[in-house]
Amino acid sequence: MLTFGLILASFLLAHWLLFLVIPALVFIVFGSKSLYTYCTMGLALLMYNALAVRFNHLEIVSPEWLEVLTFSISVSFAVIVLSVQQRMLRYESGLRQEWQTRASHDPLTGLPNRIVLMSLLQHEVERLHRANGSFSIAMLDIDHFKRINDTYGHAAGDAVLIEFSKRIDKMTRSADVVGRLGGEEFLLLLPETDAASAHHVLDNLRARVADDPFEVSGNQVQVTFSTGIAQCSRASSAKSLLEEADQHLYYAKQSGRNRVSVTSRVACES
Ligand SMILES: Nc1nc2c(ncn2[C@@H]2O[C@H](COP(=O)(O)OP(=O)(O)OP(=O)(O)O)[C@@H](O)[C@H]2O)c(=O)[nH]1
Repeated sequence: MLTFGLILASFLLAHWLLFLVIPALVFIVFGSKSLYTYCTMGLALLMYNALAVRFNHLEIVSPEWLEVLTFSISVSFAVIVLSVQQRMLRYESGLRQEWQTRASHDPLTGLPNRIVLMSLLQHEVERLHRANGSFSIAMLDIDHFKRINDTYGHAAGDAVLIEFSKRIDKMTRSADVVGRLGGEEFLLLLPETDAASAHHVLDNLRARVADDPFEVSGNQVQVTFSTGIAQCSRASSAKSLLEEADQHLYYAKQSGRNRVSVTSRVACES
């Protein structure tokens, strides 16, 4: 009996180490994320003790197997609970990520939405105020988009918006950010780019989009867009920059569409 008591005591000591000291270390290293692990291992230890006493009392297994049985049951319990918790954590983080993406991206095109664009724009304007450099924005608007909707239907219009977004995103540099402001209007942020370079980039995009017809409901349709460009200066704010780009977009539309209008008030003919 004394030998059994000593064996049990040494096992308990070993298990205390296993169930409490190791999780405690994990808890200290990883902080509150491991609290659940710590509690689970503590519960497993309680379970282990309860089972050991119960099985010993019932004498359904020999003392040699008592340890193995109680230890296996307790560890299995801990493993199951911890793996369920891991699954729940993964599910929760997946959900959180999905909601973050939904809140920051346009559901139709998958591009950054207005909220993200405004925040990035503000950030770039502040950066330019602190340091030298150049930064331009371009406001893009698909020409006569209503006609596409009216002729081919709203779903075809959606498909054009998606295809248009993909093309612009693919044709721009990785440092540039393209997002959807709403409807058929998009905003392109061009860091380290002055108005002349932005003009060149946008005119190139304009030509490539116009020269490669879109497939709309089995028809080849020419899609064009107009652009207003504004270059950020030390006097600019995000609001004034947007207003200026919008003004130039208006000029581009007024002067015939499928054009780029820049800060210098020069409209580029197609
Ligand atoms: N399919 C589709 N249509 C949209 C969406 N958002 C806005 N629209 C439509 O886009 C059209 C925009 O029309 P307008 O503002 O007159 O502009 P436009 O026809 O492109 O004319 P201009 O900009 O002057 O060249 C409207 O008919 C809107 O209903 C969308 O998410 N999907």
